[in-house]
Amino acid sequence: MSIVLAGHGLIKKYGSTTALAGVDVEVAARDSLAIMGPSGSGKSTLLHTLAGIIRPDDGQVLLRGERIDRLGENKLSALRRKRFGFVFQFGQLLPELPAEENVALPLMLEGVPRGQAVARARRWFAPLGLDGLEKRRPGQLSGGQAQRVAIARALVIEPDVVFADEPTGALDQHTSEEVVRLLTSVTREQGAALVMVTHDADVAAHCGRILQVRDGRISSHSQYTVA
Ligand SMILES: Nc1ncnc2c1ncn2[C@@H]1O[C@H](COP(=O)(O)OP(=O)(O)OP(=O)(O)O)[C@@H](O)[C@H]1O
Repeated sequence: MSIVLAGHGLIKKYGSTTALAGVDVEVAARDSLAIMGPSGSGKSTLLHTLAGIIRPDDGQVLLRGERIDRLGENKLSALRRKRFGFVFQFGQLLPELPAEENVALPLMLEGVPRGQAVARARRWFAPLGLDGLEKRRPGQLSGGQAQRVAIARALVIEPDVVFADEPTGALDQHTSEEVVRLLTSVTREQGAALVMVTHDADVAAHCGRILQVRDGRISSHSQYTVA
């Protein structure tokens, strides 16, 4: 099992609040990890620290064995654009762009010419059940369709890791189920690891493993067999 992403001894404090109190976590390629826990327990801080958005006060974050938490800001943001995909609670699609251009954006930011980027973006529509919606603007999509476009946008660069922060938080139960099923399966097929924060146990159950975080520490770590 090759570890893609690891956090060792992660500590993060905000004044007198300890958001992470020494967390160790490892994720392998094609592995999916759900981070659960009460409000304020440190879930988002952990996800953002692993994703190189927040720098830990102590500990290390390693991507394929290379330390990333001490990279300069330019290198770190380039690494995030090239190696990580992100899915947020509210898709955060650009409302004025058609779905296919929203998906193509991360490629264009990397300098891929627009025509090529859109052609590559379109390949993700069928696997995500979005055939025929390429030209729709986000306002013309349902919540579940918009999240599937956001998943395509996260995967288009063929990242090492997809980070998802409450990706189904704004969806009803049926749509959540559909979106998380696609998120976990398409991410695995692409060969990436998935790290997801969720409050929803049904959503977490689609992941290979579940971490419970409490007061900035891992309180339990379970292994699930994905159905
Ligand atoms: N930028 C910040 N400044 C000060 N305190 C912060 C900051 N970010 C987080 N915290 C604190 O750190 C702790 C962990 O916050 P975090 O957002 O990681 O929790 P969470 O488990 O994701 O919560 P929720 O489920 O409510 O989103 C909380 O006590 C929070 O108030």
